[in-house]
Amino acid sequence: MIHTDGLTKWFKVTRGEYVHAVRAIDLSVGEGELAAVLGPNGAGKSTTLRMLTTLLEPSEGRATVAGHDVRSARAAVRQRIGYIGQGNGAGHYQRVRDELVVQGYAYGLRRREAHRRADELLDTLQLTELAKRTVATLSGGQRRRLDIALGLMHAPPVLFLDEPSTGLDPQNRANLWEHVLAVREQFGTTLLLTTHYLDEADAMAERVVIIDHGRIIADDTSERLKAGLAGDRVSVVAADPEDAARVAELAVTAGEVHEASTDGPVVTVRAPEGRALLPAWLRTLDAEGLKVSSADVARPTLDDVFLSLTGRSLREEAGDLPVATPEQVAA
Ligand SMILES: Nc1ncnc2c1ncn2[C@@H]1O[C@H](COP(=O)(O)OP(=O)(O)OP(=O)(O)O)[C@@H](O)[C@H]1O
Repeated sequence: MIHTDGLTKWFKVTRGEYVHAVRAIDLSVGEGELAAVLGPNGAGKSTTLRMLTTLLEPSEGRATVAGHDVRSARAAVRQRIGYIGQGNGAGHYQRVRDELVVQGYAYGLRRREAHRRADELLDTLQLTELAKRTVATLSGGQRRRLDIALGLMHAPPVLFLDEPSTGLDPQNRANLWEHVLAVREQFGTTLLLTTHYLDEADAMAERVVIIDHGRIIADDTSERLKAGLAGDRVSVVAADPEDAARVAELAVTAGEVHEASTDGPVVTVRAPEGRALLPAWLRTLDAEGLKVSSADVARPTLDDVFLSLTGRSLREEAGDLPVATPEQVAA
C-alpha cells in the first residue's frame, strides 16, 4: 500500500545551506498493516508523512501510495488517503455531524452517501451523542476522534496520522488507540502514524519503523527489535555478595547470555529469552548450593533498542539537524 524507494527531502535554509531532513528512505507497508514511525524531535517523521501525503514534493527518490505515484499522480493519491496532521482541521462553530457531511461533499460524495458515512463514523468513533454539539465544545480527545472521522469520510484505504495522541492525557490516549484499532478492524484501513510515545508504539503497532537523523535505523515488529537488539535483562541477587562472581559464571551454563555484569551482590545479564533462562539459572545455582535473595526478569523496551542502535536515549530530546552545504548534501 505504501512503497518508497530512496525517498529524500532537503530544505534550503539560507543561501547555500540545506537541512537534510529525510535521507533515502526505503519503506514498504502492506495492506491493512499498522505501522508506527518513531524517532526523536526533528528526525524527519513529519517530513516523510508530508511527502507521502503529497503535501511536500520529494527532493529525490520515489514513493507510491495505494498504487499511485506521489509526484506524478497527486490527485489519485489524495483520493485514496486520509491525513490527520498535527494541527486541528475541524471548524469551531459547525456542528459535529455537519462538519462530517460537508467534508463528504468536499470529496464528492452524494447527499445520501455523505449522511450514511457520517453516521457510520460517528458510531465507530463513539461520537454519536456529540453529533449536534459544536466542534468548539468538544474536549481534546473528542476533537481528535472527530479529526479521524473527517479523515475517513471518503473511505480511504490508507490513513496517515501525525502524532495523533500528542497532548492527550493517558486515558484519552488509550481511548484514541481503541478507536484507531476499531477503524482498522471495521474498514481494513492501512495505517501509518508517527508517535513520540514509545510505550504506545510498543503496545499497539505491529510494525515499528525507527527514524533517526532522516534515516531508517530499524524496521521490524517491536518484539523482534527488542529480542534481537536488546534482549531481556535478567538479574539475580546473591544472598552472599562473595558468591556474585560464581553466580555470573553459572548464567552461561543455563542458556544463551550476552553481557554479564556484577554490582555488589547483583548479577545482571542480557538474554534473548530471559523467562527461559531464569528458572534454568536458578536450578543451576541451587544444585551448586548457592543461595539467592531475589531474582527478576525485565523485558526490554523500545528505548533500550534505540539506545543500543544510537547510544542515545529516545526519551532525551534530540538537537536540531546540522545544516549542510549542497556538496555535503550531495555526498
Ligand atoms: N520547511 C522547512 N524548512 C527547513 N527545515 C525544515 C522544514 N521542515 C522541516 N525542517 C527540518 O527538517 C528536520 C525534520 O523535521 P520533521 O518535522 O520532519 O521532524 P519530526 O521527526 O517530525 O519532528 P517532531 O517529532 O518534532 O515533529 C528538522 O531538522 C526540521 O527543522
